[in-house]
Amino acid sequence: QLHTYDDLTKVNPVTPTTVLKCLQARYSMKVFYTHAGCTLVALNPFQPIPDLYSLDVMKEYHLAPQPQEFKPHIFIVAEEAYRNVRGQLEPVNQSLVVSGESGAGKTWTSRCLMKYYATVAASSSLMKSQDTVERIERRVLDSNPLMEAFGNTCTLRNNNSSRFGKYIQLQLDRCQLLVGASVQTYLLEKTRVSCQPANERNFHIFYQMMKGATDEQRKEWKLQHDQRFVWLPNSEKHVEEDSFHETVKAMVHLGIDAERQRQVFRILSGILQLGNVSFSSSANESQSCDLDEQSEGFLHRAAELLCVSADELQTCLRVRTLKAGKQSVFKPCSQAECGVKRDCLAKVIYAQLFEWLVTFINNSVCADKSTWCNFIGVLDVYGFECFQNNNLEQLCINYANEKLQQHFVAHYLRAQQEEYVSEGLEWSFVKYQDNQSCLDLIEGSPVSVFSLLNEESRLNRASDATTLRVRLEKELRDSANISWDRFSKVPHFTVTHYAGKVNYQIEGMVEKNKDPVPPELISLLQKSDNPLLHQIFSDKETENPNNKGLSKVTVVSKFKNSLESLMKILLATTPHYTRCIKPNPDCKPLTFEKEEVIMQLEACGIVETIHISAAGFPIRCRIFIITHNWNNERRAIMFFLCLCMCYLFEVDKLLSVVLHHLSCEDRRSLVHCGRTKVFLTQTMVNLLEDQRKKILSRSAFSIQCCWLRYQRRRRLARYQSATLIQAAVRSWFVRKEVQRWNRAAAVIQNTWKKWRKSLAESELDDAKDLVSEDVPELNPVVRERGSVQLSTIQEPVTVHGWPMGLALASAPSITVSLTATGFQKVLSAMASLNLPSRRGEYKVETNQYKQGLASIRAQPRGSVKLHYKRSPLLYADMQPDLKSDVTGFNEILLEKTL
Ligand SMILES: Nc1ncnc2c1ncn2[C@@H]1O[C@H](COP(=O)(O)OP(=O)(O)OP(=O)(O)O)[C@@H](O)[C@H]1O
Repeated sequence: QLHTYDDLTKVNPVTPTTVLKCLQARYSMKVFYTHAGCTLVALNPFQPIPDLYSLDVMKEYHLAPQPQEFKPHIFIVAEEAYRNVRGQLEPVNQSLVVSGESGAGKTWTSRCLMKYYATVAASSSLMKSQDTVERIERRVLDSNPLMEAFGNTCTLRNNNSSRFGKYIQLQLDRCQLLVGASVQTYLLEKTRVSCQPANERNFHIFYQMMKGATDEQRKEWKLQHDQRFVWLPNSEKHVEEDSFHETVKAMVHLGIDAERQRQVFRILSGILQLGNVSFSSSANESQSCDLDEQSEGFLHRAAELLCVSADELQTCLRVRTLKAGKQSVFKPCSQAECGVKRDCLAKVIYAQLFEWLVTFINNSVCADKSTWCNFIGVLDVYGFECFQNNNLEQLCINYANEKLQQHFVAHYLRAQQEEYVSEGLEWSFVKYQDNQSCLDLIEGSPVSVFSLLNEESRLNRASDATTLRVRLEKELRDSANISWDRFSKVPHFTVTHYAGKVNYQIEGMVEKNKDPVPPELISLLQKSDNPLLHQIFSDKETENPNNKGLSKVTVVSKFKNSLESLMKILLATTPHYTRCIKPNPDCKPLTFEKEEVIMQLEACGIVETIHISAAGFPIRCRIFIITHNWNNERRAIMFFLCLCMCYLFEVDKLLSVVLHHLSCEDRRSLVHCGRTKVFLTQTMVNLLEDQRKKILSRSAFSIQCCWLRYQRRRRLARYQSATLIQAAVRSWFVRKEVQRWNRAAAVIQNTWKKWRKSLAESELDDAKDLVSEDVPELNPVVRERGSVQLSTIQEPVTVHGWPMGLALASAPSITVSLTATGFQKVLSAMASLNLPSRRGEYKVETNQYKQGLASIRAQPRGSVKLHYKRSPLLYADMQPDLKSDVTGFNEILLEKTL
């Protein structure tokens, strides 16, 4: 049965093994998504799954009154975020954090999310000109293939591996329609341009050009058919992403004109030619190295394509310019130095070209600030990395993951625990692995790995691995997160990350951190006649070689700064987490390798996440208060809870289960009463869920039974109890799918009919509006039409909120056009419930009707304020959010938070 658990918090006990088993069982049943408390786990099927992401499925999730009740899917996350924006709940802006190791499916997931919003948040053709609308959505989507062509590559782990991190903000206007986007990228792995790991490739774009260009283009870019390029290894390998046509199409859509494209491809071709330039060793140090025999042609072609002087290019690569006071001194480079300068030139050109491309995309898709008001951000970052050899890149990547993990834990726990405190719950705080000490080690002040690395980088001498290692050992010895293998000959340090230990080699780290670009290279590029090259280097400082050209800010400082801005954004948004898991290392379809998965589960701390989720209260029913003295009415509340449960799980037997729990001191911890909410622990929910399953088959539902028992216990007015039942229904409704409504409605009606007999005539009048008999008729209408015009519903149906709630809940979109009398009835029904003597004193002002927004104020001598302000789609939460501050009553409110 393990595969039926669509939330890992239901697995008992929660251990890596049980979680693994559950995921495996689901994977074998081709179920790829599973909730893990507040996180979604996505297993990569490594093969297209028909109809998993189709337009129909998107619509289904988008239109569902309760998408959470559907099978776990990435669209649930997408929809939840979207509804949060619609509901304008603070923080309104959303962030979808997608993480996982290379090949786990982050880019795929991000693409799915973007497609989802481009579909569901597309402006309707009626509202705006079709043309503009289509263009913006398409442009946003087209930014993907373009960025992937330049920033993705084929690695051993993934044929389409992103070598940069990105945060895409999808901008939504007042009506939650997609009007633009902006992209922020992080740490492109530019070393790949000049140095590709064994059996891996360069960035896709180079292969696309080689394979997809026309003869004419090849001629212009000086790419001969039979030409082999050193920087294009494994070009015989075919990958799906080698589609030049797609890239050019995306360029056109994004507004890169033919001339600009020409400039871009000439630059890229120039880089390739540069890669074939090599140097011979010089006879003595005072002489510069010569070009290898075959290199002349390549150098000339490179110069021609980059539109710089071939002589100057050669000099720049072979001679170093040093500044001695005001004088410039020229020093010949060694063979190795020449190679380093060539690589450096290629890297800086490519990195700047990528930056230009991102800026261009932003200019093309970013909406004017005045047109958008909220955003949904999609963060696709590199997952935790641990290779045989780990360098500065891995340190940065793992540091980013530490930051995200900290944010995840802090956000999730803080949000939960703060709520428990404010509700006055006795709550023993959940302990979690705090990775602050690791972050202090990496980025802390005054002394940390980064600070020492920066200090070393600023010294004007060649980097020395041993010196750095000694400094690290001496100055960071007190940190528990760093260690050294004293027997290792290679200078390194080991960091204990939350996801495991990683050895970082120190050799080359300082140099990578400096990332120096000799100023003469920048000057050369500034003189280029290629307008694009000239433009992207025109604002770079080079005048003073002591400025060190582009390298003033070290790599780690730059990365730390950009990460800090990202964290600020994340902190100011409502986050949603998706953990992508790669089920096998070879990207084989539908193959689940336990060892591979368990490592990832541990690395992303999923078991801990489940523990946190399970220890908290997954269900909080905010209930409305019906008495003046809430504290003394706890038992009433408890009973209300029982009623909720009855409705929730459709069986009266549950009532006794719940009561049993409540009466038993040691089990009381399963249900907690807060100030305004009732909290159920996961255990409680599981238990009820079990019970429900067990007795569902013989569910002789009998609300009367509850009613009678209740009457015996409490002598509350009947209509108050009826309200309780309604609230219970609402609560149930929050939890359960609309389809089951009919059944509950029927039960209520039967109950009502029976009660009616026993009610006095006057009471009947008062209570009549409380239970609508029209509901079953209404329901098919709602379901059939998909939306409902409230004004078309007969008055009694709109009375007192809950049938109206039904309509809203069932309808994916709705036009709220209540008549004043409709609200008058709502109000008077409420008044009749709680303040019978004041009935009729209420005046209703219906001053504002908009789609999804109605604000109605009732002011009986200034004492009542009733807001109905809720976007219908947010009604997924089933919150009619009827607030009242009626004198003498704390609050009348029904809300469900999951
Ligand atoms: N939901 C899915 N359905 C079908 N195939 C998928 C799915 N998710 C991922 N894949 C396949 O797995 C491959 C790797 O996914 P993706 O490129 O998204 O990984 P990634 O986590 O972004 O990796 P990297 O960090 O290297 O960029 C995709 O090219 C695709 O073929």
